[in-house]
Amino acid sequence: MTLKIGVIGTGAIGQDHTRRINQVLAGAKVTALNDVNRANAESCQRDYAPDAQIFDDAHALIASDVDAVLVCSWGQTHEEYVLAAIAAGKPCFCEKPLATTAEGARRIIAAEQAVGKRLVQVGFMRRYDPGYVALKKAVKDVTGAPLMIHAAHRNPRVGENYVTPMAIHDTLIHEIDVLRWLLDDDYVSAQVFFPRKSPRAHEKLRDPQIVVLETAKGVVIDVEVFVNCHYGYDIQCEIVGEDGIAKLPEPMAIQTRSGAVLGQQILTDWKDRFIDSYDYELADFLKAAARGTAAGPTAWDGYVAAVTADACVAAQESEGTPVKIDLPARPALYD
Ligand SMILES: NC(=O)c1ccc[n+]([C@@H]2O[C@H](COP(=O)([O-])OP(=O)(O)OC[C@H]3O[C@@H](n4cnc5c(N)ncnc54)[C@H](O)[C@@H]3O)[C@@H](O)[C@H]2O)c1
Ligand SMILES: O[C@H]1[C@H](O)[C@@H](O)[C@H](O)[C@@H](O)[C@H]1O
Repeated sequence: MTLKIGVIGTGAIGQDHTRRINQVLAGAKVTALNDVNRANAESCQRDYAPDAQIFDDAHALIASDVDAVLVCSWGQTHEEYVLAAIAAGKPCFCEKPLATTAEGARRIIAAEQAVGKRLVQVGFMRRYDPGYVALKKAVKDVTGAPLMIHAAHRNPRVGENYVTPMAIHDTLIHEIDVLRWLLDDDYVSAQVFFPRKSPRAHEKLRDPQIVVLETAKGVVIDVEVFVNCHYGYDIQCEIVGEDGIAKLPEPMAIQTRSGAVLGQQILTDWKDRFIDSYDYELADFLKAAARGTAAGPTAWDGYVAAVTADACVAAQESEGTPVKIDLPARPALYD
């Protein structure tokens, strides 16, 4: 059976996921598209899903004959659509963030628990990246118990609509999830420090920033978030353990020797950096959706990320003072 998929939000990632489902992966087809900007849905239809129907209303798309839904619209709209997909009993892949507030994410886990089975997968694709998977294995086999993590999340540039809290909700959110998964640990506090501002950052953005997270097991993590670094898209992660160190590999690139310079190209676009992981996460989603459920990162993971992100945003405002992170017990559905 070919699974019928509806995609809400057909901008950069919505189009890329549509291409992935229709041209790369097996077992599913995008049959329905929605975007508040109809022109985006039309271009997605033209380029990747010529047989798909365009819906002007996302709720009508969810209620249609689609078997599963992908939510790829802007972050603040995710909660509404994920709740509607759960109410319709349809498996739902939601791009990060699950919700832009912890309260919103809590409503989603409450709705999913009321149904009594998993229906939501959150788009934390780094868990599927072969580099991070190898790093997790190294924590078990090589580094010994982790003591510290040094990480960096650098984007070449961002648009005018990207404001200071987005460095957390939109960007750091990947580290919030993947580092907790790597360590099998949860966060207990967050602090944010602002170095001198880059002249490339616009008026409403303080950039770069350094976020310091402490975990329940006492690991201290520093993440540099620098979204106007100019030179490339650069993701770094180094785990320092009791017995050794493990570092995320660089993406494959040829080395050049020319003009007395040893060179290696750096990627510039996030779409290329985790290209395999996007394929793997969606393949996982489609496999589970065919059974009427969801796999991979859970709504609980999305909730924990949202609670942590809220604390980080509060820490941005409290200028270096640590902000505590308190989590309720994990519901049985997510064990
Ligand atoms: N996992 C990742 O690495 C990754 C990468 C990029 C984006 N994302 C996430 O995906 C989401 C979309 O990001 P993007 O880069 O594709 O943004 P984008 O601006 O390119 O596309 C978003 C699309 O959603 C549409 N939209 C906005 N509100 C809507 C609504 N209420 N109903 C229907 N459509 C609506 C917009 O018109 C736009 O076409 C964001 O949450 C972002 O954080 C995740
Ligand atoms: O939505 C994007 C995407 O999630 C990228 O992976 C991240 O590096 C960017 O900072 C963010 O804006």
